Amino acid sequence: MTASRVLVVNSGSSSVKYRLLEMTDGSRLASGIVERIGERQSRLLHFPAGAESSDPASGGERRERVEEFADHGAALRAVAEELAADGAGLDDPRLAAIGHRVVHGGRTFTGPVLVDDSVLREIERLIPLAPLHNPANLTGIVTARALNPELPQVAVFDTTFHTTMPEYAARYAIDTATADEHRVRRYGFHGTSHAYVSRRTAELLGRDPSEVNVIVLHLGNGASASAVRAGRCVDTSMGLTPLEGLVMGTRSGDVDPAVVFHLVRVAGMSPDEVDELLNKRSGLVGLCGDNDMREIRRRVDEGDEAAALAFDIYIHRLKKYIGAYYAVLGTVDAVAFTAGVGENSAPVRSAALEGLEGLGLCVDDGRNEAPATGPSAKEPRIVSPDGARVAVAVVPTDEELEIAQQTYALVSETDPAADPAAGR
Ligand SMILES: Nc1ncnc2c1ncn2[C@@H]1O[C@H](COP(=O)(O)OP(=O)(O)O)[C@@H](O)[C@H]1O
Ligand SMILES: CC(=O)OP(=O)(O)O
Ligand SMILES: [Mg+2]
Repeated sequence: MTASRVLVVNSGSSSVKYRLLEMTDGSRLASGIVERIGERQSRLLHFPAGAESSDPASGGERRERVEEFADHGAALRAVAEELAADGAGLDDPRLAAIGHRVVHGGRTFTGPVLVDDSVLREIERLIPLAPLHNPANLTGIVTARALNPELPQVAVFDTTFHTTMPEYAARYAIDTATADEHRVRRYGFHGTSHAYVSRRTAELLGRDPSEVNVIVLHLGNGASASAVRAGRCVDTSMGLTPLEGLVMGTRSGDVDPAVVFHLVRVAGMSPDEVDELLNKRSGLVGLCGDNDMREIRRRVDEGDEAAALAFDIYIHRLKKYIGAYYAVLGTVDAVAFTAGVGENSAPVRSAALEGLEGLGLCVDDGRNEAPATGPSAKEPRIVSPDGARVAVAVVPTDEELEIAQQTYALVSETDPAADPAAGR
């Protein structure tokens, strides 16, 4: 039997998202999420084939478990049990591999890799650069390996797509010896999303990725922008860690680094407290108490001043990055909005491009505001007017599909039993 299925595991700091895919047609066989890992009441939500994971109302067949999952290992073992209950456990011969999202791959990993002991050691060595993410990613891989030692495990890194950045974009202007000794440079994240969305945008324009320049705006809870020239990343807004750049749900994005010294020296905060402030109590939530863009827009519409200022700061930062990457690229074929906010918030898209007509950038209000519902909501679409100099696009991201495709391509190369044509 040909093994043509891939399980994708995306371990976040306190959650695990997963999806089982059939690579011959890219279909979803199961998916789910384990949330609040490490808390008393963790929750596992499992959606077998047919139950639509993105729509809670259609959860007829979904299964829920509320119990304590002490760590990512316990969570993944519970996921394996749910999959086994569907007749598709980790020992299923139809399973070709597990693809794991790993947030930080440093400069070591310029593509997906088959996990062995040396890969695990390297992911561990990179923990100081991604203390919230890499430990969870590592536990996920180690647990999956223990559950089925024969099954290939593939690591797909958030940083890979950005390894093509030129040195002048990747380096900070600080003492070279210090930077080199401590690996201080800009790595960039959300790479699988930027890769997927820039490619899909080229397809939407009916052109080859090598022919187009795209600014990708990944606006989820974490948010980042990237400048993609001819299919290769030339700049991105996240840096050493996922803190730099845009205003995010709970992260500040760019601040003067002296803010940190000030808070340590004058406010008496410890480095860990400042870290927590900038990563978890800043961004939209720090400015107005909410990090969900739907709630913020509702408050803006009711005349709430704190929400209006938070929205304006978010948009101002976004606009600055659009301008910067326009200048970096010189010629721009498309601006692509993606992730939770980018795909769903028409006010964010129109405000971010307001006043940029001189750069050939604007939205068509009717197209921008047309609600995307049903299966077509996941289809990329153009929201700029016909004949616009730069296309503005809404391109739903699919990090899980991208990870699955990279995983399957890699194991197909190494395992002649798998069909290399499938899933592409
Ligand atoms: N209909 C919507 N309108 C505006 N914003 C939305 C909508 N749906 C989701 N969002 C925003 O998307 C965010 C989540 O984005 P997502 O890409 O799923 O984030 P992540 O993967 O980083 O958790 C929410 O916090 C919310 O701000
Ligand atoms: C790297 C990163 O910021 O990821 P997320 O948006 O999933 O938090
Ligand atoms: Mg995300």
